[in-house]
Amino acid sequence: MKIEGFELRRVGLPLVSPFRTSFSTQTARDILLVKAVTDQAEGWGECVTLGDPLYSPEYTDGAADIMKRYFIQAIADVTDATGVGQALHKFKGHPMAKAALETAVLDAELRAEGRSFGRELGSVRDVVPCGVSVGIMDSIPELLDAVGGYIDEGYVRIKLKIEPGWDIEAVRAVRERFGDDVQLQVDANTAYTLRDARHLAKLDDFDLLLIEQPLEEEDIVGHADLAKMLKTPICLDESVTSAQTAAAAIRLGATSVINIKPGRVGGYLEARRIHDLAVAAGVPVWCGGMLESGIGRAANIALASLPGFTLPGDVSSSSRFYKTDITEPWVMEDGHLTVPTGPGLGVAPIPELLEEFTTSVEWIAV
Ligand SMILES: CC(=O)N[C@@H](Cc1ccc2ccccc2c1)C(=O)O
Ligand SMILES: [Mg+2]
Repeated sequence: MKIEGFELRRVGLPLVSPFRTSFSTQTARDILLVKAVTDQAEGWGECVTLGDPLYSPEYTDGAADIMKRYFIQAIADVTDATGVGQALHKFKGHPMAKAALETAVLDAELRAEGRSFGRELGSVRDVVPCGVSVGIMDSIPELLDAVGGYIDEGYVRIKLKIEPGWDIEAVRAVRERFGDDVQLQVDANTAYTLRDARHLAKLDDFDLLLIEQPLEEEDIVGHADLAKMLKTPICLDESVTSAQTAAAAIRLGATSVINIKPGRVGGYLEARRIHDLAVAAGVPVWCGGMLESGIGRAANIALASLPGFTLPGDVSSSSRFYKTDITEPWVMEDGHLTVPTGPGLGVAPIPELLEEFTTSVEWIAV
């Protein structure tokens, strides 16, 4: 397979409702889509950076810049996805930009060979259970309405965003309203410090599946200390940027569950390596979400069907975040989404919708 060039496309999708976390409130998603054009097929990748470096150090304009300035020329002569990882390894950081390029090349490679993402990654399931991430709200009644709606839709796991001032009361209200059987977890997006340990220990009363990333990304040792003070399992997200940091966090007792996000770790091949080492260590994993369009969502659903993904992921219907998706919408059925089986990602953008939401297109020939 010979790469002819990459199309970098910005797509603006409004969110159906504001999504508030401890680090920002988002009302729209500015997506960088990458299309790899090769002599045998075209492939798609979605860069999951936010517009601003608030979740992680990367941001969308920076990702587009480093692709144009360094990465695309560095992978001009690669012939498959593993070649992308090797060619980009010398560049420090920027996992989300690297992941988007690797995914686009992998999609082209698999479409050319007629193999699906699921088959390539090691899928063992035809459907995956859907969890949903619920933002911080202006009031408890508003939160309970939102959670009730998602439970009625059939989501099998509820995740509540928390921050200091919006944590114990919110969780207690959901438990009191919806009972003890709802699978419930929280995500702090690094909003606490070890000084909050006694406060966070109050969450142990609510039988949560996990508490996600309570402390700052760099504080692996702090998470290991905190794990000794809480009953609730700690799950890392922002801290796990590679298989190496995943192995270190497990070894140090900093995490007993891992949220795997392919963009955050540099791609789906690294995501599979983390899955494999977590399974070997007896650590359950689940697939995180970055409000992907139907393109990134397709790849995440395939990843979530690997055997070690034993907890429901942030793998929701397209309608959780978007009124209109740029692919056929992903629609949950009986709390599950069907793993795509077509070549590559198994989906492609719908041209008319892609045009409607495109804000810029650039062609970079190699
Ligand atoms: C589904 C979920 O909670 N995702 C991330 C946080 C997050 C929050 C807000 C976002 C806004 C735009 C793009 C990505 C975003 C990711 C998380 O697990 O920590
Ligand atoms: Mg998270």
